[in-house]
Amino acid sequence: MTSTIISAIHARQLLDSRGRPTLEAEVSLASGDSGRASVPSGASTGKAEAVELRDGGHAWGGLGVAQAVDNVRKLIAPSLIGMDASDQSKLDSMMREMDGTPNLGRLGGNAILAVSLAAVRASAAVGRQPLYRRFAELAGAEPAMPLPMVNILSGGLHAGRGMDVQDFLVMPVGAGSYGEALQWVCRVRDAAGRICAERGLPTLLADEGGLSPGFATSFEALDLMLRSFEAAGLRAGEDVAIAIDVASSSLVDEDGAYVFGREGRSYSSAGMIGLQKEWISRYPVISIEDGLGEDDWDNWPEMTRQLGRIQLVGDDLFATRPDRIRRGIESGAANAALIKVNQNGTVSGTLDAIRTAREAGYATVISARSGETEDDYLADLAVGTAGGQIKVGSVRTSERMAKYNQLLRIEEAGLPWAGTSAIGPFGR
Ligand SMILES: O=C(O)[C@@H](CO)OP(=O)(O)O
Ligand SMILES: [Mg+2]
Repeated sequence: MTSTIISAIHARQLLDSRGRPTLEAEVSLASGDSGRASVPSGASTGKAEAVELRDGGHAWGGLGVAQAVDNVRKLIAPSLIGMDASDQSKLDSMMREMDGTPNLGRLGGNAILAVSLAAVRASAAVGRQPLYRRFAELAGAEPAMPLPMVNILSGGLHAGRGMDVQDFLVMPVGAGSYGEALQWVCRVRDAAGRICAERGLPTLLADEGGLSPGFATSFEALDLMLRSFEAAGLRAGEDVAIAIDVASSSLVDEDGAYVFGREGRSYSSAGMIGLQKEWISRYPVISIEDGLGEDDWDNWPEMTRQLGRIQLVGDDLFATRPDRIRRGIESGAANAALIKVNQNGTVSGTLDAIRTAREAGYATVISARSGETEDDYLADLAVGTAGGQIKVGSVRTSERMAKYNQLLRIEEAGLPWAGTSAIGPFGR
């Protein structure tokens, strides 16, 4: 029997960084090797994402994943046992077919993804390959170290709506290596914490380990970012620049207005574009994610025309779905795609989304979720797909550090550094 034949699949419920249930799967092979992976979970989720199957009821406040675990054990495992784990696209399409719904709502995107990822690990193990090499093989890419985009200040659904905008992030664009980039980011994060403490602002951690100073306006947050760069001894716009995730789908009311509750005002789509124009003209902002909502297809092309000299990333807009990315490319919406494996539901589908974006010249940002586990596959995925950029959250909590530290280990292999070329021609 071929050594890569699947001999067993196991699943269990364990907990993510918010203390909520999530799913882990283990795929064992005839060779005796196995692979294990657990899946993350979002808070500011898009409507077009793969379905995260939750149990409802009383246990775990309705958030249990016992049904998804059962689906792996009783439905997915019997069908996949005997199949070749090295044929990733066959495994993934088999699970999609078994599910039979467009958003994987029957078996659960969480159940399917856990198995899909565990199969990649198992195949890497049998080939004695580092995981990033296996991802590179699947993606047909040359591995490269990604440029991190790191959360410093949090708002929105990650910080009890303490600020209207969800993330203010640092991009160490002038760094010469991943190691240097990470060091600069840590200095900025330290400086931001010190400045908050000095000003009597809260220094407790938000969901992704960022600070949530609770500013009423985005400009106060941007000022704090600049102060932190300076206090860290780094040059704004040259060494480090600012990225923003507006997560604006979570601000939209029933009439399509963007409600900034802390600021006490609403913006039309044109108003949102105007606000972002002001950010870009006054601060070294080089990337804005979800500057408009996931349903605002009519206004994304206009925003892209006006602001497309910087990176405009579609997260909820694209939901890591090749069909939605294609719609964006055809209509001129955004110039980069956020890539989250659990929005898509399978590894093959995620690679397809990356390929679709790249072929059209869209940049990609490989991203974690606000609910994560200590699993570090995301680091290998970003390197293996030469994803260019990686967004994992802040440098404070171990579920995030697991990824940053895995990248430090991988860096020892001497791979090329994506640096600013990852941001694309529209860059700075
Ligand atoms: O909006 C995002 O990009 C992500 C990660 O920061 O958040 P969530 O996982 O809550 O969707
Ligand atoms: Mg986002």
